[in-house]
Amino acid sequence: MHAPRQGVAGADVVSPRSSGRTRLITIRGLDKTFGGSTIYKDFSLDLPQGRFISIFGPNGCGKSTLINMISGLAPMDAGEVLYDGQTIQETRISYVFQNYREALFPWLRAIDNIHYPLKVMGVPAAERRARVDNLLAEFEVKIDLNAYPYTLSGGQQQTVSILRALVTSPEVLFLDEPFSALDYEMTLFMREQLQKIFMKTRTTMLLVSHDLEEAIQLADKVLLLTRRPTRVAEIVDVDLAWPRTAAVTTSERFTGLKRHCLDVFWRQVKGE
Ligand SMILES: Nc1ncnc2c1ncn2[C@@H]1O[C@H](COP(=O)(O)OP(=O)(O)OP(=O)(O)O)[C@@H](O)[C@H]1O
Repeated sequence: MHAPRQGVAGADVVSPRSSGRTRLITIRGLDKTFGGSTIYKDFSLDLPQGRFISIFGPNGCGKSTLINMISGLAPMDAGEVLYDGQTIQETRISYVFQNYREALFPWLRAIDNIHYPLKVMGVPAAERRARVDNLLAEFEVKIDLNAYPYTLSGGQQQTVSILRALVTSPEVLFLDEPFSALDYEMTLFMREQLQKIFMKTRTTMLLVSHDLEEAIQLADKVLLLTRRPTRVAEIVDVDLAWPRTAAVTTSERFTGLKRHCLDVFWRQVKGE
């Protein structure tokens, strides 16, 4: 039996795909405690697949912990996460970390970093080359991929990390503040790149962001979390056209969405 549903607003806002079947990530009865402090208690939620979902909430509410648990990086104390009914082990996922400097292998050239996951999966060299070539052609990468990561700029390194994450054609891509260590110009550029990737692949994206504008700009839905013990405060539908250009992010609708999310956020921070 599943744990009682709580904060399952996502369940009624997802729209069925053309197959007639809604693809979902289902999180049920999730518990997590760190050293006596409860982060999640009986947390349940449905998230639609094939959508871009941003996660935003008060500091320390457990945004990273949530994606770490549902991606299988961190253990949960209790609960179940299924991807269209499949376990995480049966699902192809990838993860992009904030600290690209620590995430890329410094002894491997950029191109070998991108090949690496396929190598681990045992994909034969010729097929590996073909898959990487296709990926690079698709995204018109303009980086010297024969360079070692430390010779590349921060944005270039994070682009390599994202390409490495995409090379396995993941069904779900987790991104934990992927651009927060980049300068503003590079951040804007990377948001554009990520949108292009999403529009092309429609991979389910789960992004943790500290930046509300970014969270809204990139998302179909913004998952707003409460203070601890953490629940869903609200799931906000971002009904803006793709791509989210400067015209879109300066529109009245965008400002209205931002104001609404901020209201919910401040109510949580102030404990109202
Ligand atoms: N491995 C761990 N051991 C002990 N406590 C932890 C661990 N990981 C996270 N925590 C604590 O759990 C809480 C939630 O952490 P988490 O990083 O998930 O929050 P967050 O919402 O992503 O935080 P931030 O807004 O600061 O990025 C924090 O109080 C954090 O200190």
